[in-house]
Amino acid sequence: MKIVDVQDLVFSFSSEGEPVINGVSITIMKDEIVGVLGPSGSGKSTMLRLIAGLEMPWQGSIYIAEKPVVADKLFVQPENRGVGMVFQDYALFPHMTVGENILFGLSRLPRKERKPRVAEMLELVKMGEFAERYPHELSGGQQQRIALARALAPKPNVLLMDEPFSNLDADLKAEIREDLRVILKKANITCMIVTHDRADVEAICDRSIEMGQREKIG
Ligand SMILES: Nc1ncnc2c1ncn2[C@@H]1O[C@H](COP(=O)(O)OP(=O)(O)OP(=O)(O)O)[C@@H](O)[C@H]1O
Repeated sequence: MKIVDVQDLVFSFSSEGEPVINGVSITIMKDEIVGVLGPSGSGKSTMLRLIAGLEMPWQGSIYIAEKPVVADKLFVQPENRGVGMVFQDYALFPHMTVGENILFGLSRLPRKERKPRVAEMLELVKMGEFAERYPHELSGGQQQRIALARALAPKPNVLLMDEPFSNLDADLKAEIREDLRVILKKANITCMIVTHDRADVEAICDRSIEMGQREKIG
């Protein structure tokens, strides 16, 4: 099953010059972990934002789990796309505990299923003891795990991660790469990871695609 199907996408931040995304097509199958590589400014983050629905393309179509989210006059809002995101800075709510952060995205789940899901997600990222902590009481690596747990909790069709390692020091990074692959495979999640580091792709991903080329890339 195709989980992400992007066809002939064109997007620009302004009407002048070459578009940032110029006729890109990408297909990602269920449960694949795909690295998104490419030089700085090649449009990696922009591609993720288009798939998430944070930007509107000029042309082209996007299907998620075989449902159109961008096509002709259709534009499905981000919250209705079944897409989870982990940003560079993790974007945890500082005034909420770890448990409340994860609970936040679960409003569509029946009330009695929410707390068990939070516990299940904390277990998945091996942070079971940390539900009552606040984000500022956690290390960078721990914050990343909580951001991951929050993004996975609503069971998205696809998880989008933008430079998830940029805030971590080198030693921690090596350890976390391995853990991340284990967590993603355990969660059976389809995932796109933007990185500028090929070593991230080698350690975590099943394959990679390269931005900054006009031809079909994946
Ligand atoms: N909000 C914005 N307004 C105008 N131009 C933007 C905006 N965001 C990004 N751009 C431009 O679009 C291009 C692609 O940016 P993008 O962040 O997608 O690249 P990237 O491949 O993720 O780069 P990096 O590896 O440096 O993060 C760049 O030339 C950038 O300057």
